[in-house]
Amino acid sequence: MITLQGISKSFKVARRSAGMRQAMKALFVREHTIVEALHDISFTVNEGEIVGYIGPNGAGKSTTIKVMSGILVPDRGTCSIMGYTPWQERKAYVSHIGVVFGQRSQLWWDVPVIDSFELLRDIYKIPQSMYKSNLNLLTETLGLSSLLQTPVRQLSLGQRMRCEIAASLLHGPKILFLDEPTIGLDAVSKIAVRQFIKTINKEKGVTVILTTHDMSDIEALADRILMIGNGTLLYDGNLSELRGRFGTHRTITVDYRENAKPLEVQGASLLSWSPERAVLSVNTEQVLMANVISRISEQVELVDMAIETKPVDELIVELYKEHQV
Ligand SMILES: Nc1ncnc2c1ncn2[C@@H]1O[C@H](COP(=O)(O)OP(=O)(O)OP(=O)(O)O)[C@@H](O)[C@H]1O
Repeated sequence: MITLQGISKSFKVARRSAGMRQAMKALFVREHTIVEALHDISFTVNEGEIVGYIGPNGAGKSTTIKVMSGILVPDRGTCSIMGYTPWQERKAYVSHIGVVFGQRSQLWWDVPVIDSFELLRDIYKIPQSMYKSNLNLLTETLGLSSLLQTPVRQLSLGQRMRCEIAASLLHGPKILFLDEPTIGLDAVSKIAVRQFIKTINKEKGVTVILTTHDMSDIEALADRILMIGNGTLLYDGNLSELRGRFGTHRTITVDYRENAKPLEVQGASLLSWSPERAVLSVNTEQVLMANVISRISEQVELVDMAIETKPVDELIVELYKEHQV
């Protein structure tokens, strides 16, 4: 459905040193540097996938989304999405895609949300029956009924984001590009947005490309992760592969009836100890968890036990470290 082959994009950025003299000089001589935002990016995405596009700040995520949505023309490479080259056949192409930039609005600020929706209906030439049924579905699933008559500037961030997502889906696109859709949202709104993304993917078969810095978005949604750093694609795989590579450690917290002797468990290292609680680290590649637990229960009378895996954020940091980004 989506194929990028050797996409590169550079920006020419004006440079000026501080101070009045430099400001005067810049009036006559302009200095520039070239920022290579994307370098030889290639990947494919199949219909129905949810792909998390991650990377540190300035890595090139938004630039890729802009190329895929036809807003930016790359310097080199090809991009074919549903048979279209996004920047060449923009008018026909945009009826198949929805785009949400979490940091920017596509809604008109001073008018009620429903007026923006109707403008979008006219821009996209959405047939009235399709507009009505999509609007009803989106209003219901995103809880918009009390918001539609409110001017966008009076909405909270979470309310606006739900309206932005609805606006991007009114014309029934097959692909949705989401650039940080949960940025700044509270826990309840984040879960609502994630749930909705899952639903349209499952029920309507919408393919989703999602950029985010929130690794719980990735954990909740993405079947697959693409990681970019310094404009280069560095990883293409899924979360369980990543766990297999970096997530072999477990932390076990054990509560037990008072016991004067520190635990000694072969294959586990003791991170902290008190007469009633111990925290151990276990490398599951080297020792079986079942053996560790049975050795613990031989030594103490267990009251409670919690086993934690490495959080996804830490796995991603390991990946960034491995690639030095
Ligand atoms: N219009 C532009 N003009 C000049 N440089 C740009 C422009 N857009 C992006 N860049 C540069 O290209 C690089 C990639 O930027 P991009 O916005 O794609 O990163 P990102 O991965 O989305 O970052 P973030 O997570 O901070 O949003 C950065 O170095 C940025 O400064």
